[in-house]
Amino acid sequence: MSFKLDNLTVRHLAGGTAPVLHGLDLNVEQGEQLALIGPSGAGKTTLLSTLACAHRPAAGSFTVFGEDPWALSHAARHALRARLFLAPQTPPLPPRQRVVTAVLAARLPHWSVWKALASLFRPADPDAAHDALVRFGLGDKLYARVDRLSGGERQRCSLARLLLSTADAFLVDEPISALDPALARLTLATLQAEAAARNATLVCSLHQVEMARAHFDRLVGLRDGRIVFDLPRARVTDAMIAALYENETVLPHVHPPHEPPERIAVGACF
Ligand SMILES: Nc1ncnc2c1ncn2[C@@H]1O[C@H](COP(=O)(O)OP(=O)(O)OP(=O)(O)O)[C@@H](O)[C@H]1O
Repeated sequence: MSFKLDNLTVRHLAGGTAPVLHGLDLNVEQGEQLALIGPSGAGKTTLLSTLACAHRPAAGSFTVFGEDPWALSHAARHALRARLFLAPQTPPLPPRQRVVTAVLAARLPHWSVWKALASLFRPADPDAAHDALVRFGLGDKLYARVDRLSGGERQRCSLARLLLSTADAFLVDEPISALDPALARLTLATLQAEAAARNATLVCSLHQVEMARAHFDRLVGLRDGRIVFDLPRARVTDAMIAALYENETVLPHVHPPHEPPERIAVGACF
């Protein structure tokens, strides 16, 4: 079992704030692949970072690979986190770094300090970085600077790190949000093939519901911090999807009569 959540509640700030995730029950077996879907603000990112042991739950029980990460020593929790790869939607890549260095950073936990330092000047295994980039359609970017990549290229550069990691679970937040349809399919196919090849668990949040339905056997629908359904895709109906996203369309903003539109426009810039 990769993840087991029983009646889990998560808040963003300790103390008085309202829970972001309420009483979640979720079991994810090792090697399972599932898509997390739901409207903006539903709690998908919070759930992924909770699974990655980046958020300490406020209540309920939570185990990762059979262990409660928050009952472990700091060192043991650190070791457990090394088995989890969290790919955030906006990857925090050092801007002036070369792509090759950014991708090889996935190997840092396994290198001595000297090897890591030397790799900054002469990349230790550029072929491995290149192979990983090729699988995400970025083979020509090996020596590009990270801050000269497009948003979608940065996202895939971060995912290429995943291929060089030794993680047993991939927690991936909206990996295709900045990609065209062909690259989106390639990216999901690469993630899923890698997870299957090493029997890693894949939990992937997606805004593209049709992609989630096409690519994942299990769909978890989240809304207002609660699991609305957790079903094999064949049992997820259009009506369930419509209910999940109901009332989520953006309403046109109506200016209050006493406030001139110009003032609102200026404020909106900041
Ligand atoms: N750092 C934070 N501090 C306080 N509240 C937060 C923080 N991050 C997110 N939230 C709140 O938690 C709720 C869930 O946010 P989360 O980012 O997990 O949702 P999401 O489903 O991933 O949304 P999206 O699809 O827009 O990325 C939202 O109400 C959000 O405002």
